[in-house]
Amino acid sequence: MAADIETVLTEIAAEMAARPDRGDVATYIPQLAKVDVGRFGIAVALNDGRLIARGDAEIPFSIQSVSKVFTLTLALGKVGDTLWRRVGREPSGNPFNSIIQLEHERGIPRNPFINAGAIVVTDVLLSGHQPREAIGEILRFIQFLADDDTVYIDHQVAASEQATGFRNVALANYMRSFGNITHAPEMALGVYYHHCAIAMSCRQLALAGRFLAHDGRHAETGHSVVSSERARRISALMLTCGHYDGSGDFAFRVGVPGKSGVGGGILCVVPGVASIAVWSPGLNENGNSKLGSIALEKLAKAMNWSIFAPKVSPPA
Ligand SMILES: NC(=O)CC[C@H](N)C(=O)O
Repeated sequence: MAADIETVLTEIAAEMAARPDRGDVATYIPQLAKVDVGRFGIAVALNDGRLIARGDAEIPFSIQSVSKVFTLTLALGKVGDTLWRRVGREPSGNPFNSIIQLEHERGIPRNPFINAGAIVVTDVLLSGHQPREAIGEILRFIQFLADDDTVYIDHQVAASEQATGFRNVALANYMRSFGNITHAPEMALGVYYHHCAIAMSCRQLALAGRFLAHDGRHAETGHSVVSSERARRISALMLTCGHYDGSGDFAFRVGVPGKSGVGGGILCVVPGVASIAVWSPGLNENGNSKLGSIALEKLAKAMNWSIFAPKVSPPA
C-alpha cells in the first residue's frame, strides 16, 4: 500500500520549515540576494488531477534556470533535432556558468541546461522575432502549460542580471566567435535574462510541468504538447544534466528527473505519476536548492518514486 501523500508532504514541509541549515541565497544576482532564506514551499500535481501544496507554495519566486526546460521544449518544436548540431546532450561535470569546456568543444555547449547551452537555445528562439516577441512567446507557452495567465516576468530581476551578468556576456560572445550565436549577443542575452526572471509559485510550476509527467500531453485537454518520445528525452536530459555538476548526486539520491534554478526552485517529474515543484532559496555548493533537494529525496523515498523502481505506482 502506497504511503499517504498528504501526510508525507505535511511532515516534510514541517521538517523543512524548522531546519536551521538552509544553505545560502545566490548573491551574484543582487535581486536574488534579497529573498528570505526561511522560505520553503512544495506542490505536487498528480496525474489523477489532485494538486497538493504545503508551505510557501503560493509565493512567486524567480524560476531562473528551471525556465530552460520550457525554452528547450519550444526550440525543439521550432527546429526539431537540428538543434543538436548546436548544443550537446552530455552532462558537463562543471558549474552552470563554466567557460572552460567551450574552448575545447569549439563553441558547442555540452547541454541545453548549462548557461551556454541555454543561451544558444534562446538564440534559436530569437530567429525571425524581435526580442520582445520571443520573450512573449516563452511567457505565453509557460502560461498555457500552467493554465494560468497571471505568470509574469519580474523585470527587476531581469534588470539586476542584465547589470551584472558579465560571465554570461563572456559566454555569449565566445560562442558568437564560433558562429554558434547568430544574433547580437546582447539580444540573445536580453531574452535569456527575461525568461530566467519569470516568477512562478510552486503551484504554478508544478502545473506547468505536467506535460512531462503526462508523456507529452496537456493535462487538461489531452492534446499533444510534444511527442511522447520528445517528452521522455527532455526528462532524460533533466536527469543527466538538470543539476549541473550535482546531477549525478541528484539522480542517486532522488532518482527522478529534475531541473534546478539558482532562485532555489526545482521542477521534478515522476513519469506517469506527478509533476513536483519545490522552492527553498538557500543553495548548496553546486548552486542547487539545499532544502529542495533534501525534501525531494525524502518525498521520493516515502512514496517509493524512482524511475529505477520496477514499477512506479501512484499514491493511494
Ligand atoms: N543556475 C541558474 O539558475 C543560472 C541562471 C542565471 N540566470 C544565470 O544566468 O546565471
